[in-house]
Amino acid sequence: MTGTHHKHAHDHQHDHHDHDHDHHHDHGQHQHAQPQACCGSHACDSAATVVAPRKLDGATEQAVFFIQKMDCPTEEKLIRERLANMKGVGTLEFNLIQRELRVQHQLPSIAPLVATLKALDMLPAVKSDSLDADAGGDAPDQAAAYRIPARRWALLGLAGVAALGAEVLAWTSGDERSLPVIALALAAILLGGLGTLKKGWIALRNFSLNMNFLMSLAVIGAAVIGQWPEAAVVIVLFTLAEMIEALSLDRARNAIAGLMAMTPDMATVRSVDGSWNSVPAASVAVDAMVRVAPGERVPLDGLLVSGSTSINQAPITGESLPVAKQAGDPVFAGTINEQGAFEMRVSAAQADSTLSRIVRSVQQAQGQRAPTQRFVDNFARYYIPAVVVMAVLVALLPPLLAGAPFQPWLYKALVLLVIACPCALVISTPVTIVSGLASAARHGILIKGGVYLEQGRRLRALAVDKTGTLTFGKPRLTDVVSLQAGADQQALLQLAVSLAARSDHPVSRAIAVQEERQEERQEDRQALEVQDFAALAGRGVQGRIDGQLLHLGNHRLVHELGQCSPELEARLQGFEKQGKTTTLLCCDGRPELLMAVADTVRPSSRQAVSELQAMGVQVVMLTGDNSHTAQAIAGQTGITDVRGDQLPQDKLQAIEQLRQRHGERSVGMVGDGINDAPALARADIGFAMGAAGTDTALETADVALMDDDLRKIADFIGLSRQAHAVLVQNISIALGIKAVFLVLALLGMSSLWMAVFADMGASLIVVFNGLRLVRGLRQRKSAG
Ligand SMILES: Nc1ncnc2c1ncn2[C@@H]1O[C@H](COP(=O)(O)OP(=O)(O)OP(=O)(O)O)[C@@H](O)[C@H]1O
Ligand SMILES: [Cu+]
Repeated sequence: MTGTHHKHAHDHQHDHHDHDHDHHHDHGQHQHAQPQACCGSHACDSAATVVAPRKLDGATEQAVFFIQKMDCPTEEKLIRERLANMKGVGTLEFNLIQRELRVQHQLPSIAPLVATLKALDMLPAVKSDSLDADAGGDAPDQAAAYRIPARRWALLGLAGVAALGAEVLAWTSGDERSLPVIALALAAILLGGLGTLKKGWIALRNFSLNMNFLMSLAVIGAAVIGQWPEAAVVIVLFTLAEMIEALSLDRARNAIAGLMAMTPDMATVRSVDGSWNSVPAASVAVDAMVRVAPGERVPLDGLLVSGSTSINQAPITGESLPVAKQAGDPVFAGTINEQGAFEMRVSAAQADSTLSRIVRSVQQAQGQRAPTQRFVDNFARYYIPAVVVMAVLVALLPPLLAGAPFQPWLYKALVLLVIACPCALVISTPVTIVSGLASAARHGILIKGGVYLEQGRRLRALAVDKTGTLTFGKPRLTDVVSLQAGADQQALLQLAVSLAARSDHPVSRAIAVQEERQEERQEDRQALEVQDFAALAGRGVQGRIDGQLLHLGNHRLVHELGQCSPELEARLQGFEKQGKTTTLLCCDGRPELLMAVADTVRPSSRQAVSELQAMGVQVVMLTGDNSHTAQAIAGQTGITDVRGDQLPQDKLQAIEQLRQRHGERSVGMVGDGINDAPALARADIGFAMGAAGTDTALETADVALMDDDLRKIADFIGLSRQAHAVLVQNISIALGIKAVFLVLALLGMSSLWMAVFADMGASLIVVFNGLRLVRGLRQRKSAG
């Protein structure tokens, strides 16, 4: 079957049902059923290389450490090298920005892990240990732990003064090796650089070429050849650079933590005796009753029970337009209650609230390495040794082969060592990715990994389904027509309603619900008992009432039952051309009743489609609804590529076709519903909408939009493009500066401190460039 665009030919040849599909589930349960199996699809090519060394068979324990000193890839490398070789240690997950290390292991206790980390001078604090439920007590208050103690700043200040003094003294006296100069320089090195020297020594002992080692070598080398003031300035600048870098990483971390800071600490809870008490939100149990006053933030997720209000849900959806809430509506922790007071029933503990899950998800996402990060890490692996070898050659060859003077070339070699330091390069990528992820999360776009942030820009085609995505997904019954003369329309409608009431499909709901409202005929409106009920995927439902077999469904169903006719088709088309979905009730081998339901197109859909098209993304509508209706709705949204009558496997094929046409990694899909699940899984990026209310969407989609605004996909692609641009800029800046100084060094035109300065400058530039992404998205003015 190639013709996915199902055009209804009059020979009534529906080729779809040749396929043997066994959908026994009620097709109407609109669930997000994307397969969980992670590595089946595109999602995981990243994770495998990240984590690492070895997969352990059988059950593993998990320990999480907070390692205050681990804020640079250098430390990560050191730890990885040591732990990966330990027996019984499995995957290691590093999160530099949170300074967290997660270890899967099969050790009897975590003592050896702690000992190894301590030997590396890493001072681990145990955050959690699956072997010991009580562990975690010694984890420090993190905010405080990230802060750089004032003492360090003071020491660095003193070191700076001493270094400057040495420089000035050497300059004025013209003697770089006088005792006072050496004394001052030594003081500067000890005050400012002891940490670096210590780390360098540890690296040396572990045979790890890292930048602490390189810097230590450069400083010691400079001292050895008598360049004392220079050695002092270099180490002070380097330490300063590290501290500033740590500060800027804080900014990235705060972008995530800031998301969480929006939930109030206290909640007003009703106690057993009926009085209201203020208690810590973290201690409130599910099902507790909580009261929220006007102007307050909602403390927990829950269902509104009494009162009504309007709530600014921007913290979740990024959309600051107030949303009206009544009894039965969900409310979310962290959102702002603008008007009325209300009472709510708590539906999730604080740690499980939607906002908490968003934050957790962002934190997890940034722990996974994006493609660029992997490229950079690989690059760094070869870059450092290469430059070090070059430095050795530069130090040795000219003096040995050409009899050049020893000292200038040794000096050049030291400059090369400084240049070998890849920190700017390595740090720039995670900062950029985290900033992008955090910015997206703030605007109600939850990206499940740096991979997607990087790949969004490649999307060339976006498949969307109709119901609930382009439309509100709440169709209403508009027309009821008896097809046989003299039939009792009300009796037939009652049969239809009884069948429809058994299904969750939006079309069935429209038929069932509409009828409930006609209260004047309430007496005989009771739903009749249905036996042998079955849902027919992509078609409708069937069941027995009073022993009579009834079918309720679309044209395809009537057709397959062999009960269609040209006159009927003409009537159906009349409604379909208006964008209405037609449903027929068939009894005794005849269609008896025609019902048309109409759904409303979301106002934002049209703008979303045109924004996407302007970005060069082809928008394709894939719907299970019939082609005429699909065409009519597409017309209202500006979509030109429409495919109706799509069964699940047709949607899947359509995605495959698009991937063939546009290439790998180029096809996204938005959808919900079981009929979308296979296609969603096949798409390179699967989007879910309206994720705030549903658990599964949050978990299974690659990118979850917290509300129903399709324009967020255009925002996402825009952000991805921006992130890519920043990544490329950063890598170019970092490598460019290195290249320039490499040449300058060889020409003898760069001094040590210039090289360090350049390195520091490069780090700062790339970090701040990356942080720009925190403001990558602008707020939408209105839902449109
Ligand atoms: N339970 C049902 N009750 C009534 N009609 C149904 C039912 N299930 C399917 N149909 C009919 O089959 C058509 C296709 O259904 P399907 O669930 O595949 O697509 P959909 O979810 O309605 O559309 P979309 O793909 O745009 O989300 C519907 O438009 C409807 O006419
Ligand atoms: Cu037909």
